[in-house]
Amino acid sequence: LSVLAQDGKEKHAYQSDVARLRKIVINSLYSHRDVFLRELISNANDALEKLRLTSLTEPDVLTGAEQMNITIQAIKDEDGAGRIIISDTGIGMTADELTTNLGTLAKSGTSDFLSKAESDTSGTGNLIGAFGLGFYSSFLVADRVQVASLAAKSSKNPNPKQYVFTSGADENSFEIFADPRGNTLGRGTEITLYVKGDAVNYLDEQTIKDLVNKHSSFSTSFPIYLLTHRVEMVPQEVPEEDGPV
Ligand SMILES: COC(=O)c1c(O)cc(O)c(Cl)c1CCC(=O)Nc1cc(O)c(OC)cc1O
Repeated sequence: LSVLAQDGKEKHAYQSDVARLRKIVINSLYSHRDVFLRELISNANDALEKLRLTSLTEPDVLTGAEQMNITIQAIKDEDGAGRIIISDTGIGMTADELTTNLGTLAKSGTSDFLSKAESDTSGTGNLIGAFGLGFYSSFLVADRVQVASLAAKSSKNPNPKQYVFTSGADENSFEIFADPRGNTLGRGTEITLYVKGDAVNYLDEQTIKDLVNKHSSFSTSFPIYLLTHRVEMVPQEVPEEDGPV
C-alpha cells in the first residue's frame, strides 16, 4: 500500500519480512560492520557489469555518462557527524526498481534465507551478498540512507528521470520521490549514508582507503576513486603596504 503524500512523495510501508530481514542483517553482521563498504562497492560493481553487458545489445545505455567507475566521498559536518557517498555510473534504477529492489524482498528464496538466518546467524555473512541484500548493511553504520538513481537510457526508457529512495533505520517505511536536484548523476546510483554517532570513524579518509584496499580493490573490475575535500583556502587580506619609509 503506498500513500501519495501531498508533497508528491510516495510513502510505502515495508513488507513485514523486509523489516525482520533488516534487523537480522544488522544483528548478524554487527560485529563485522566494516562489510558495509564491501557490500555497497560490490553492488556498484554488479550495476556496472549489468551496464557493460546491456551495452552489447543496447548501445544507447552508454549515453549519460562516459566513464564506468565508482566514487566514494566522506563529508564531515562541523558537529562531527557526516555522510559517506558511494556513487557509480552503472545501469541505475527507475522509481519502480527502487521500490522493488530496495523496498521489497524481490529476490526469490530470500524468505528461506530469513528462516535459516533467524535460527543461526553464523554463515549469513556471505549469504547476504548472494541474496543481493548487501544494501541493508548500510544500516550497520547509518541511521538514515538515501539512494538517488538515474536509470540508463534505453528504447523502453528514452527519457529517464532521477528518483530518490530514502529510509530511516528505525522506520518501517520508505519514501520515493523525484530528485529535486534533477538528473545530476548522468547515469547510475548514488548511496548517501548519514553516519550514526558510533560510526563516525568511517568518515576518516584513511579508514576508507584501508577498507577499500582490504576488501574491494581486487574484486572489482572498475576504477574506484576516493574524492577528497580540499578545505577552501580563504585568501588572506594582504595589509596595504605603507609608502616607502
Ligand atoms: C541496479 O543496482 C543498482 O543500481 C545499485 C547500485 O548501483 C549500487 C547499490 O549500492 C545498490 Cl544497493 C543498487 C541496487 C542493488 C539491488 O538492490 N539490486 C537488486 C535487488 C533485488 O532484490 C532484485 O530483485 C529483482 C534485483 C536487483 O538488481
